[in-house]
Amino acid sequence: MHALNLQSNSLSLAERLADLAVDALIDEADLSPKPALVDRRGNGAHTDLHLGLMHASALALWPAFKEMAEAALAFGAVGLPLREALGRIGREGEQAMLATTAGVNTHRGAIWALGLLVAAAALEPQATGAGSVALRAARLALLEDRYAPRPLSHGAQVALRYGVRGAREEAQQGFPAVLQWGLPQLKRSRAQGHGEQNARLDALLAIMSRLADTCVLYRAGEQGLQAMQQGAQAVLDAGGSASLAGRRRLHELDLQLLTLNASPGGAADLLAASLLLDRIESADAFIQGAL
Ligand SMILES: CC(C)(COP(=O)(O)OP(=O)(O)OC[C@H]1O[C@@H](n2cnc3c(N)ncnc32)[C@H](O[C@H]2O[C@H](COP(=O)(O)OP(=O)(O)OP(=O)(O)O)[C@@H](O)[C@H]2O)[C@@H]1O)[C@@H](O)C(=O)NCCC(=O)NCCS
Ligand SMILES: Nc1ncnc2[nH]cnc12
Repeated sequence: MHALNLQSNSLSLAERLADLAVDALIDEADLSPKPALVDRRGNGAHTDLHLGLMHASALALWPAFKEMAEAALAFGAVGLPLREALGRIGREGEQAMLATTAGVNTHRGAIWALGLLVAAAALEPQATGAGSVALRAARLALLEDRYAPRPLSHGAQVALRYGVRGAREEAQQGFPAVLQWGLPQLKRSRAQGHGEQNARLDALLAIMSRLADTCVLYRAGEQGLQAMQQGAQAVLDAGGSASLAGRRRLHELDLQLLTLNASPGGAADLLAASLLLDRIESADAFIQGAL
């Protein structure tokens, strides 16, 4: 059983969870070289994003993550009142993001995924194993928020056009991309001694190799999605980010996705979700405040 230690330092549990969520977003943004995504090298396939903006956006979301955790502590159980409170706080978080980025969507998918996970962790601080947190998050995601506007978002458009499941369904199913691909690959690559940065890159690639990323589909259609999935698998098959052959494939994938304008923003969000769950799970590190 994993447990969050409430007495670990002067921060409240909600504040600590918000710190962890922001750290996960910043670590995802900093990780390099990520194919066609914003990283330390540059803007990837994006003309309106850069690393400083990703950092500013992540920091601007801290109050929303804290409030989501506080709402979970206040309501104390999965149910419609908590779900609708999270929806309201999530929408306010989106406004804070857009105010910070002058209208650019940096982290919409991340607010959704990490917000649900932060709330789910706060609900039961004694049960913080990744599977247990993801299951509670899924139960929250399955509840219908009566106040949520349903715009024809990019995700909704491609879900209709290609019949794929997007960010909403990923959460409702308990984050399979994180639980089945991202986290296991992160742990496998660490265990093989590949080093933390390569392990995170491998986790991202494992997610990319399977995900129906609506961001890629919207920008580059099925050809883009196939290039992302097959290219990511090819890097892993060649030995992953820590091998020379894998590194060469990674470089090829970067070029190919840039040519297709195919940015795997959904996979990036789910890497951040994997990093968050990994940290929540490591109770020892939590206790020492050494995250
Ligand atoms: C339920 C929502 C997630 C809304 O979902 P929906 O699919 O309707 O909306 P989208 O606006 O398309 O946002 C979904 C974002 O999720 C990421 N994503 C994509 N595929 C997946 C997937 N298979 N699984 C998980 N996550 C996925 C992705 O986010 C990243 O991409 C963003 C950039 O996207 P986009 O704006 O399309 O970007 P560009 O192509 O660059 O646009 P242009 O420059 O061309 O204009 C980036 O932000 C990444 O984060 C998808 O974009 C949920 O958002 C919702 O209902 N919110 C309401 C509030 C609420 O209830 N909150 C609850 C709080 S817990
Ligand atoms: N690093 C990144 N680059 C572009 N879009 C993203 N969405 C989430 N993380 C991203």
